[in-house]
Amino acid sequence: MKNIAVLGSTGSIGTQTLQIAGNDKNINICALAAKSNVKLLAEQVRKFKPVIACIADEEKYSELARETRDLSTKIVCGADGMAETASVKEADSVLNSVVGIAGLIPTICAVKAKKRLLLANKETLVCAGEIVMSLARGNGVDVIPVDSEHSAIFQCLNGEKREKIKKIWLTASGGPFFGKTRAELENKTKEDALKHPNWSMGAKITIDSATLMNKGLEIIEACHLFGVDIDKITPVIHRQSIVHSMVEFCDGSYMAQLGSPDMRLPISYAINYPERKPSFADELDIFQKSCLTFDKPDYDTFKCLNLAVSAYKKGGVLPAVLNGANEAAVDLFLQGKIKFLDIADLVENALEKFDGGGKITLDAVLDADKEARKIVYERGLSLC
Ligand SMILES: NC(=O)C1=CN([C@@H]2O[C@H](COP(=O)(O)OP(=O)(O)OC[C@H]3O[C@@H](n4cnc5c(N)ncnc54)[C@H](OP(=O)(O)O)[C@@H]3O)[C@@H](O)[C@H]2O)C=CC1
Ligand SMILES: CC(=O)[C@@H](O)[C@H](O)COP(=O)(O)O
Ligand SMILES: [Mn+2]
Repeated sequence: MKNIAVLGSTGSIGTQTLQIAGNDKNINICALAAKSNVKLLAEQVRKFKPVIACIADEEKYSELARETRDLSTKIVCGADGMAETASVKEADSVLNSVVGIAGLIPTICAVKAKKRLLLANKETLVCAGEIVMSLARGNGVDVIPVDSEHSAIFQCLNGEKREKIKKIWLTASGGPFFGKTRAELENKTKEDALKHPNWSMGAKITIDSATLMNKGLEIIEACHLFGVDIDKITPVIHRQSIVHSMVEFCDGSYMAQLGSPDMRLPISYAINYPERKPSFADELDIFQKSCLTFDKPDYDTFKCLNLAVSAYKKGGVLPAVLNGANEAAVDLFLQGKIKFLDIADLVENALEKFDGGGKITLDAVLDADKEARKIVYERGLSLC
């Protein structure tokens, strides 16, 4: 039996995880957590009967408690509740699919409690990759990626030696605005940006795909997960999202993992690793995919890519600043308060206010995140 805690259970990854769990008698969902979607969380509690469920928004606690009062699930809330849920003794694994830096402390709690970490929340590694990975090593915890590209790389590296990697080719769909000029992006709306060509995902990551910040975050995520130098990671636009990433080795071999663009595949792989089981993902019909294309990204138009690489190279709290500024800018864009191109400009402006280098502590990361958001909200609101 696999005993899994799902954090972010009401989101895109969380609901797909529960779909897999609902079809597998050998998976026991022992904990659930969400931010404020009481209706769906209550339904999930009723169906999966976890020992604990957390609603992060404290104001929603009594509503969730009322909705589930006939059940034996312990209902908790707030930051302490998230910590308790992430470290619940019944869980062997924690699947973290919270969006944003809100996933960081729950990740740390899960690792300290020695849970196997099934990680979708890439922002955890972007902001505090060194802290989290060294804590995982110290606690003997495996970190299994859920992000599709990183799951692909993880599968390609199975049994291989890190020092034999020549290059990691990180595939990117290019998002809804592939091939567009800056002038054409000027008036793109949130509705335009939310139309991802291949994947159905939460709003924040979908906007990140449109700006290519998602690929910037994923480059940093890959550095931490695989201990590879950033100069060995090259993003490549692959419009079909069938090749989920490739590893090129020193002998000239390329290993790639292919599949339909369906997150149930990497989620199932992470849950069942090192086994493989049917994932209920859409089947890939290779005869329907006669053409797989690979293009260079347009770094001038989509400047978030270089902002992310430069923040990582300068180090210290800069990746946390990049992430916090981006979360705030995406929030403003989704509220209709700034334009699409303002997202990258606001992130760039916030990064200019901080120095890189220095020792990374959790407090420094959290402070930098807070400060970066403040800068972006102040400047962003002055634009509207
Ligand atoms: N969706 C995808 O296909 C992929 C996603 N990822 C990564 O996975 C993560 C989740 O993405 P996705 O599922 O799309 O996001 P969604 O927005 O669909 O879901 C986010 C989940 O996190 C919960 N949440 C948000 N804020 C908090 C908080 N402060 N405390 C506790 N829970 C919180 C939400 O609860 P509520 O519903 O109550 O707001 C919801 O359950 C992101 O880091 C993303 O980058 C990676 C690869 C693919
Ligand atoms: C499904 C997944 O892993 C996402 O991170 C996806 O890759 C986003 O698409 P882009 O390649 O457009 O960023
Ligand atoms: Mn991805």
